[in-house]
Amino acid sequence: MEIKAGVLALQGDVSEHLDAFDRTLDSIKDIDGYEVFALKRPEDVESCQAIAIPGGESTTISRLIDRNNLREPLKTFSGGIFATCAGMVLSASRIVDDDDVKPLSIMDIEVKRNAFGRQKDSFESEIQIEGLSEPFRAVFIRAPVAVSAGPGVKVIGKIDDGIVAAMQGKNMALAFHPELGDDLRLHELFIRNLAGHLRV
Ligand SMILES: NC(=O)CC[C@H](N)C(=O)O
Repeated sequence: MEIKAGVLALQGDVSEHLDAFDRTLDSIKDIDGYEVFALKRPEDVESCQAIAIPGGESTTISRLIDRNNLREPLKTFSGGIFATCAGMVLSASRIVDDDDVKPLSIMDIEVKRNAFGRQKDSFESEIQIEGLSEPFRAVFIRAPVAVSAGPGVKVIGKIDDGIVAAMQGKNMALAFHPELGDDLRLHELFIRNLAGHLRV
């Protein structure tokens, strides 16, 4: 199987995502070939199997999605979306504390944008993730949480009552930044889950 992965390259930590996908796909031996590229054009969306929506500023990314005519292609994308932090905000079906960001309704989750408040702007936490045998050291930067999830969503990680990691079909949404650092187990989980869907 060949995987083409695009990183939505409008704003945010695009290069870190390109690098993390590159390293992940390189390390999975049962993938025959792969390509990772910076995605900006609507016509490139359906050429991918996977698309990362990076962390950054969700208000800005939301605006740039419209300016680049990417809203419809992303909403109807048939592959898997890997959404982190601002990407998780954009992947939601509803944002509870902000009207400026127009979410894409890729995941059946309701998201609170800046859920941890000013005094906890950035922090790291060891999180137990369903599907990983050891805890994941997660970096949170002005992070969102999902406050509710529909029945089709598998919640795989929480902090207190807040959902910080979830999967739905081929998609994965994470409130933190797995692309920073060397631990690529969540990227691998995303790709293996996607490959499972693509094989059937
Ligand atoms: N690190 C991030 O991606 C922060 C996301 C930011 N709180 C937003 O909603 O845009």
